[in-house]
This record gives sequence, C-alpha cells and structure tokens, in this order.
Amino acid sequence: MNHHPTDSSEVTSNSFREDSQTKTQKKRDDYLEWKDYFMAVAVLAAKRSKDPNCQVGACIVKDLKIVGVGYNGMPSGCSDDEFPWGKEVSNPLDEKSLYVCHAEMNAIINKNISDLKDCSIYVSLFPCNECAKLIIQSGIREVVYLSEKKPYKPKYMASRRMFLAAGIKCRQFIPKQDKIEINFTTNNNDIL
Ligand SMILES: Nc1ccn([C@H]2C[C@H](O)[C@@H](COP(=O)(O)O)O2)c(=O)n1
Repeated sequence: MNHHPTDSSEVTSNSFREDSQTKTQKKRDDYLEWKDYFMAVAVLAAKRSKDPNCQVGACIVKDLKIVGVGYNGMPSGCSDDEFPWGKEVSNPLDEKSLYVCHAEMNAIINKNISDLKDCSIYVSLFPCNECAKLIIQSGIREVVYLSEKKPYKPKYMASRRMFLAAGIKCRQFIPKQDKIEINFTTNNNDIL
C-alpha cells in the first residue's frame, strides 16, 4: 500500500522541527545570579523605608530560598507619621535611634521558618553591634553586605569583632553589574 503524506503528517513533522529547534535553543545568559538576586531583594526592600536619611533592606536565605525580608522602620503600632525621624536633635526623646527597628531585626522577626540556623543574610548596609548580636544569636552563619558607613565607629568595629569571634563569615558583595532594571510594562498587548 502506498503511503502519501497527508496534511496531518506534514503538520506533525513541522511541529517536530519547531519543537526540536526550541529545545536546542540556548538559555538566555543575562539572567540574575542568585547572589545578585538576593542582594537586589534587600535593596528593593529598603525602598519601603520611610527613614528620610538612610534606607536599609535585608534578605535572609536558606538553601537558595528567601526565608525573611525586612527594612528599617518604626515598630508596629508606632505611627511613622508621629514618631520622630530626627538625629542629633535638641530633645533626646526625639532621636529616631530610640525607636527604629533595623532592617536585620525585621528580617529576622519576619522569618517564615522555625529557626535561622545556617542561613545567610544579605543586607544593603553593614550591621551595627545590636544587629550583629541578633544575627549571631539567631544562628545565621553568613553576612553579605553591600556597603558600609563609617567602619571606624565603635558600633561597627564591635560587630566585626563579634562576627570574627562567633565564626560568622562576613564579606562585602561585589555586584556583577551596577544597576538592574525593573519595569512594570505588561505584555497585555501581546494577547490581543
Ligand atoms: N545595618 C543597618 C544600619 C542602619 N540601619 C538603620 C537604622 C536607621 O534607620 C538608619 C541609620 O540612620 P542614620 O543614623 O544613618 O541616619 O538605618 C539598619 O536598619 N541597618
């Protein structure tokens, strides 16, 4: 019996060709590396901060999964319109440092797993001594920071001292690229 290609078999062989083409296509190579991604999440979280002078974000990671995110802000129930954001002000009770929860503290408190043993924390600014204590006590083993302010200040020197003593790996993040772009353009028009 003679077999002539039918329309349907042509369709099948064409779609096979398309399929195998798609399969041999190389993956894109400008995707975000894990470390850049986690630091980008920390930097993005910082954009939620209402602090007029300094915005910090933190992202806690376990086995390449994000388990906590935070940024510096007033405690729950303490209105960020009413509590002071000032620094070195005449009334000592108006110092923001008395009230603000640091990004690392919020990320630790916001954790969605039972404990942070062996986690890494990505933070956009080097942690102060109070956050260093929290980081150590929570079981976090690695600190990756983007920048540091005044490393000679006792509160930052104390952090380094504690990290070293507690065996916490601490390193500065060197980004692959200076900038990443996020845009909210939708593909809605493609549907039409
Ligand atoms: N690792 C850090 C360092 C600082 N912060 C917060 C705390 C304050 O809101 C602000 C520092 O303000 P500044 O004294 O520089 O005006 O940043 C943090 O959350 N995490």
